[in-house]
Amino acid sequence: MERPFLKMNGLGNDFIVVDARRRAFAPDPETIRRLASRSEGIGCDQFVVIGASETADASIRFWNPDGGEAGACGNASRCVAWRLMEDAGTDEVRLETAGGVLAAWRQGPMRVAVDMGRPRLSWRAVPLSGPHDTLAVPVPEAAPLGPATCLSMGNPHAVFFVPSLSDIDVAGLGARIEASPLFPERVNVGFAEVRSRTHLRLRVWERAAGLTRACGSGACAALVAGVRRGLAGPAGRLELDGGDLEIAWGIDGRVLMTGDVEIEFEGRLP
Ligand SMILES: N[C@@H](CCC[C@H](N)C(=O)O)C(=O)O
Repeated sequence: MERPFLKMNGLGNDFIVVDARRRAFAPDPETIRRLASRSEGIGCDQFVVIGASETADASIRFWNPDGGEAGACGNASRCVAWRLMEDAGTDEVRLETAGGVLAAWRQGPMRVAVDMGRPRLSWRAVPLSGPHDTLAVPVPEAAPLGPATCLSMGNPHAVFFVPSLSDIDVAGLGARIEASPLFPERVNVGFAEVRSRTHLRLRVWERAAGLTRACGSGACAALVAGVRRGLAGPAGRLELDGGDLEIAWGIDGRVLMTGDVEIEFEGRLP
């Protein structure tokens, strides 16, 4: 039986979304690689499956285009939340993810906020290959950039603060840093230019997906890193290639992300 899917994106970070709440679907890595391929398949940054949940309104799982599973995906969480709220006619929804249950709510007709939970700041949580103060981690593959601030948003991030993004070879450096032995599970790499304490310009090389137009968990990681480094206030605008996300790191330690979502088209998996 053919499987319907929805193609969605958050600021151009795009997803194939399959609703498997009523009919289970466990795609194998080869199927994901084929469908996610932009030359041979439908093409996407992440493949997303919505499932039934006993603890929340639905569960979600995310896979990268190489077929590997990711623990978090901020933009896909917002897209799925929008779809579920439309279906149920509600303004809020709870999503079970590998990292815990996330609440999401409507902020406009095509605008959704999600509570991404608390960042984890220990070197074991990122994870790094050995003990480091995650505030300033020397990364041999990027020595001229100075140390990275590393953290987990349910997935691993390394954030570099740079004077000017136009001087940065995001793809070249990103690919080398992603593969550094310092990161045993590889890493998502953010390059952030501080425009003001409430405005960061950010480009992200995503683990197993490459350069994307936006990365929601990367935007959360960049704001958290900026606050920890004394470069940013606790709330701000993260300007990505595909548009803006509003990120706030609350006094309860939780990170909220707000931004637009878009539907591209519907189809059936080949
Ligand atoms: N697009 C994402 C992050 C997707 C997962 C990432 N590539 C990883 O492997 O951790 C987002 O919006 O957060």
